[in-house]
Amino acid sequence: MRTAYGVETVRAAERELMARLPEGALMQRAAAGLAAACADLLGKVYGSRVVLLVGSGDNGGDALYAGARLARRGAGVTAVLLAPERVHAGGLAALRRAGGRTLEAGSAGSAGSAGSAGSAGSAGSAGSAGSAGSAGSAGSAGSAGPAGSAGSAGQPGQPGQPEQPGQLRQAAQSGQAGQPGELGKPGQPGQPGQPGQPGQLDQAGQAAGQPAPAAPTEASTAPAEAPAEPAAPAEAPANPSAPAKQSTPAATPRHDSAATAAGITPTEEAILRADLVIDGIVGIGGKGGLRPGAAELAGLLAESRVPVVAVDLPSGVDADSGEVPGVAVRADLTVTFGTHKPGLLIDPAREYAGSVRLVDIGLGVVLPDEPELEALQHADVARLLPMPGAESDKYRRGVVGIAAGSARYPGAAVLAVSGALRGGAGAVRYVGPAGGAVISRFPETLVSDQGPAKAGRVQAWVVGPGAGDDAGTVAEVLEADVPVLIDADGLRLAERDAVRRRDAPTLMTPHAGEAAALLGVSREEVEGARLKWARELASRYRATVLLKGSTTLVADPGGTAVRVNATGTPWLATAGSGDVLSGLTGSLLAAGLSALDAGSVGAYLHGLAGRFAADGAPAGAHDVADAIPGAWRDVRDVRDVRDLRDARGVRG
Ligand SMILES: NC(=O)C1=CN([C@@H]2O[C@H](COP(=O)(O)OP(=O)(O)OC[C@H]3O[C@@H](n4cnc5c(N)ncnc54)[C@H](O)[C@@H]3O)[C@@H](O)[C@H]2O)[C@@H](O)CC1
Ligand SMILES: Nc1ncnc2c1ncn2[C@@H]1O[C@H](COP(=O)(O)OP(=O)(O)O)[C@@H](O)[C@H]1O
Ligand SMILES: [K+]
Repeated sequence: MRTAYGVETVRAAERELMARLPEGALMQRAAAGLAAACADLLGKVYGSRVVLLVGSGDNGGDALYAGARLARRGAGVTAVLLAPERVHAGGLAALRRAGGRTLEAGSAGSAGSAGSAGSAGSAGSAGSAGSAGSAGSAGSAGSAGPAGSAGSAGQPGQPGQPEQPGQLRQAAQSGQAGQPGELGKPGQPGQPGQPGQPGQLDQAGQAAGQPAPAAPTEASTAPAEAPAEPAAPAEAPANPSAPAKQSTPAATPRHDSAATAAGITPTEEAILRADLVIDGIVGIGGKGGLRPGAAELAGLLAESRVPVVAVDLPSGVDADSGEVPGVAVRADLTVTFGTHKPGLLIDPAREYAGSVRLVDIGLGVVLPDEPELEALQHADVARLLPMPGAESDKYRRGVVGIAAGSARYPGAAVLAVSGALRGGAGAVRYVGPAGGAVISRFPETLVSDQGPAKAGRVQAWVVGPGAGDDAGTVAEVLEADVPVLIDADGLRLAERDAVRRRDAPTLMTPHAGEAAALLGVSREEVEGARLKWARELASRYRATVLLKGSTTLVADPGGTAVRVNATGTPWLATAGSGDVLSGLTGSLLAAGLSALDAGSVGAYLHGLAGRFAADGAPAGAHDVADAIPGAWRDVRDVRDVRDLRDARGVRG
């Protein structure tokens, strides 16, 4: 089981753990894991160019200590400080000791000033561009994209601001072309790490897109600082013509003249030339959307397409809910500490996180048993799958009733039955007007021409797919004293009080649009805050809710841990695939799983089946149903291996 804990829980656990450890130990563990992940991504640390975006909290501290480790291994590390006066002092000192440079990004509050993003230590003054030697061209400060975009927030219509996203990158490249000798690392001319060489970006991007490797062992065992390696000849000596107000003498970007000649600021140039950017702007301390200074850096990153590793969380996403309240950093890889945070597993934030790598900082021993969010994995699902035993017969395995379809939508009935036949129940009973279509496709179905109450005993009902306006059938099913799954039209037709007063479990399976209609909010609101609305719907209807979509969540009404499904694929966004899911999940209910387990196991198998069916090409809902047995076998294979290992006494 993969688990995620919210910010308050994480903070309490961290406090408890920190009290048992030497000061700073947790941050060193975090930084060691972060540096190791970055090194993996870079492939070759020595000679690489790394930029740290450093906010005012401990998230920035992690970035600085990790940067120090990378600098010791020979990377040229530049820290862009968003709030120099509040930067993590220990981290900054460590970076400087390791030979790292700093630039000031200007305070967040001064984002509107022309030079803030590229102030290069000149306190964000409008004159910074000029002070960096840009021939006094005020326009040049604004002509660089993100600096301009920061400026554009405060100074709309400022002349010289770029309209073309590619302009900034082009400018950096032209600067590079002008002074090729300066740009390559000493001793590494033409190294494929130079910006603008697609190979490098692709390579790093691919690495980030691969499944995250296991957490590095050094995450918990690394010494406070990595053993000093000979510091790289990170960058050329300070540019003598650079402004005196650099935060450190060594911090003077040696590309100033090239950069400013190209009309971009040192911060922009550093980012555009980086092999990797580490986002330490804000972590679990983030509140609301990114503030302007930070937002403009996020915009710059998006434009630069440089690989980004987020520290703990992509800055700007909500750790607890997965909401993205404004601009946020889009990362290729997120290195998170101690535990996943709910936002890393729920869209829209999940999409901003890229691959997620969990670094063990020893938090597990102090985290409570019950997480806020949990995701089943193969072994968990394998344990929950209903398997027939020697004494099983079709009735003992459970009979699922499908009350679905209409003259207008007979296909929904067929698809729901196709899912139900693959869900583990011993028999599928069908009631509704599409019996002919169902029986011709699935002759094993027990078709009844009576209503649900007279159709014969079932252990669970599915009601609603393609049901049209048949409110009577929905009401009849809700009277049954067995678990009921309500989907599609059934959700609209079900009386809320009739659902609330049921004693047997109820599982509702809306997509965002259906949930929005039930909640009286917009679809966008539901998609922007899935966790909140899934919980809210569960509470209002006193039912378990499976909210479908790019992230599928299953929430019980009691406020216990919500399940998030990790197997889905956008290929499932095809007409009728929800009908397959409801049949499959209803069958699991009939086989005896709780509503929470049936919903999360159903979503898991359905997602896996969707992947198998599509395999990179469009698939129809019936293909998804056909792929369900393959998904079962895939899940079971893991259990078979475990059983074998258990039988042999193999541990781990
Ligand atoms: N507490 C611990 O034991 C550990 C914490 N660690 C790191 O510490 C982080 C939390 O550190 P902090 O509590 O200092 O908080 P953060 O560093 O996440 O953020 C706090 C700072 O960000 C600013 N900020 C808040 N919202 C912002 C926004 N929307 N836009 C721009 N700036 C914003 C605040 O003014 C504050 O200065 C974790 O995410 C993790 O990276 C790790 O070092 C592991 C150990
Ligand atoms: N972008 C997406 N990524 C992953 N899964 C998706 C996405 N969009 C839809 N799905 C899944 O596809 C299925 C569609 O169900 P539903 O919306 O009820 O469609 P229908 O009513 O046509 O059957 C659900 O299981 C849902 O979770
Ligand atoms: K971050």
